[in-house]
Amino acid sequence: MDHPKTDETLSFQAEVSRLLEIVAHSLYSQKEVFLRELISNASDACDRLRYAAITTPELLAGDADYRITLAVDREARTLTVADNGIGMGREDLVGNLGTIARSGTKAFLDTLSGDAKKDVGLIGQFGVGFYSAFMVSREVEVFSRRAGEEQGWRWVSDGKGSFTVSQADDVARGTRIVMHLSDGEDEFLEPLRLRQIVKTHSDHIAVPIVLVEAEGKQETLNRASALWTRPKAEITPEQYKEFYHHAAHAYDEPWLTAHWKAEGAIEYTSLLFVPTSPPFDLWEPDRKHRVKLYVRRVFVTEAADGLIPPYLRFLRGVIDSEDLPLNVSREMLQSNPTVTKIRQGVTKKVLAELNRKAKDDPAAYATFWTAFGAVMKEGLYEDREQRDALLPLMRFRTTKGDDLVSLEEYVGRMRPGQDEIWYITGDDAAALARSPQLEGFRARDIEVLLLTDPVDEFAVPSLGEFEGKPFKSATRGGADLSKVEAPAEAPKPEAGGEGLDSLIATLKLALTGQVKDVRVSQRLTDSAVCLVADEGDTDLHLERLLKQHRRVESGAKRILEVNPGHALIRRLAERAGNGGEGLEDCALLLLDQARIIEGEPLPDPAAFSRRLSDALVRGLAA
Ligand SMILES: Nc1ncnc2c1ncn2[C@@H]1O[C@H](COP(=O)(O)OP(=O)(O)OP(=O)(O)O)[C@@H](O)[C@H]1O
Repeated sequence: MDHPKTDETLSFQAEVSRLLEIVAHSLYSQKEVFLRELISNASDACDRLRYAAITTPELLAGDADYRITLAVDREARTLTVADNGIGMGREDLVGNLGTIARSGTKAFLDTLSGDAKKDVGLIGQFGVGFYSAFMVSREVEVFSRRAGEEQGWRWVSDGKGSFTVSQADDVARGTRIVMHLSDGEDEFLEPLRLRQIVKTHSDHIAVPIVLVEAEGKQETLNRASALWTRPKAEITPEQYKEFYHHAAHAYDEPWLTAHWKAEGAIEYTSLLFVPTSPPFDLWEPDRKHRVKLYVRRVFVTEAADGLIPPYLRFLRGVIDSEDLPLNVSREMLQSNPTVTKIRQGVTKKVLAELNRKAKDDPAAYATFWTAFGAVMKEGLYEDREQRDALLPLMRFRTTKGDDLVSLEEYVGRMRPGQDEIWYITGDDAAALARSPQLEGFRARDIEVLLLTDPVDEFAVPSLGEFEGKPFKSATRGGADLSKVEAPAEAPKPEAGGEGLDSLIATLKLALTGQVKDVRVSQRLTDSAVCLVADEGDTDLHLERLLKQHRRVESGAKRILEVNPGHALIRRLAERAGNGGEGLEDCALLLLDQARIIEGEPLPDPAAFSRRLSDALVRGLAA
């Protein structure tokens, strides 16, 4: 019997109300997924109790026979999904079924366009967990009692802004969800239909899903064994996919499925997936993975520290260990030697699988790389042990076309005389490809890697070399391109005209304190000037990044390179040779011009503008 005095009606969190409005008006063609979601939650609840009971067996109160039951009442037009898992107390009900905890659901709300038709389509891609019950129900009642507690609770809502929680008697341990179906949803009262939905979406669930029919007849609808323990040959791609959806709370296709059993000194089974699209939490600062750890079929924890290296945090799925003690505390996992061995084994295997896929299907690998390459690169400096396995997996945009290029390909087509792997870093590949610093490389047909992920700044220099070829930044001084054979049609580098030495000396003097040096450039063919970093100094783009994050206040002084073949430099050299009157302003203009091309702010834009106007006036008067 209910206790009316404890009734409390509470409002849904604003986001939940918004979500429910979309869910209720959804004409989503696959409404049946609500059952998958409720069964998935029920299975998680059984998993959680199984783990809690290892240290606190009293929680079971003698009932360790986990199951999920489905029951229909045709007269009342209700469908009930019940489990004897961990259950929820009053606070859990209010917290879990009144707010949105899932990052996936939050992301769903952020993606909404406001166009009802499109938004409803998105539900299928995201899944909305418990709230999907309102796709088919005019009212949902949840009866729940937490394992180890006496008091049961009833939560009820029509999904329109508020819900009511009250005490309830005679509630069995676990959770019972009673859906009062909306008009037109009678198909979900049909055993045949329920059987088919469970087979399609929930066959992989390890707990028995039992359909209780009116006459008390009971029928288990699923195989009820953990999917990863079954032989691979017996598992269909559909079952793998459904399992991925359940384990990852993701709704895209798995891009890669890797299922294997490791035997020997350490025994474990892994069923791991690489998603097709990046998970929402991929760039969260905690860099946590979401792989679930089981010990001999008992779920222990998600995201165990040390189980998966952070640069593979996009992996989803389960690892089931035969060796860890069942009562291993979650806190102790990180330093556990078995966990370390599993991590090493899993990393090796996953990298090998990726390598195989990269070879077998380069186009598919390119989509993977676009989604997760930036994460994988973190491994280059975090996991030195795997460096040799990681390097062949790297892909880069380059100045030669739109295809992603491996280091092997790059080295294979290096120009005669070229010893270095050249790269340039920045925010945007197209803008980088137009950088003046690359003009000389283009003229000599030297390929340059265009690195646009922030991680590149740290990852690539840490590589040192690949196949004996050192990595070198194209925006640093000392780029000696003269030893690289130029194609026949390439313009010959201009010998400095008369007065070039005087010009360099004049520029150095005029720019004292503003640049580290002024040099004749080998890399410019079209532009008059550019800035480069000195050999040991921070690269230009990295310094800008560090400044943005206030990690450095003022940077190292740059080197100004001048193009001796450019008409402007030739004229200035002539003038320098003839005494060099009035070259000071020109020197400052050249430096500001180089800063502008580089995307660097001008220290004194007003002075720049004045000098430019003066130069134009003089030019027009001439
Ligand atoms: N049958 C159940 N038994 C116990 N707790 C449940 C049950 N169903 C839902 N819950 C609780 O309600 C929360 C919200 O459920 P919902 O389906 O909205 O999200 P979810 O699928 O659990 O997402 P996530 O697991 O990512 O937190 C769950 O995390 C769980 O704590």
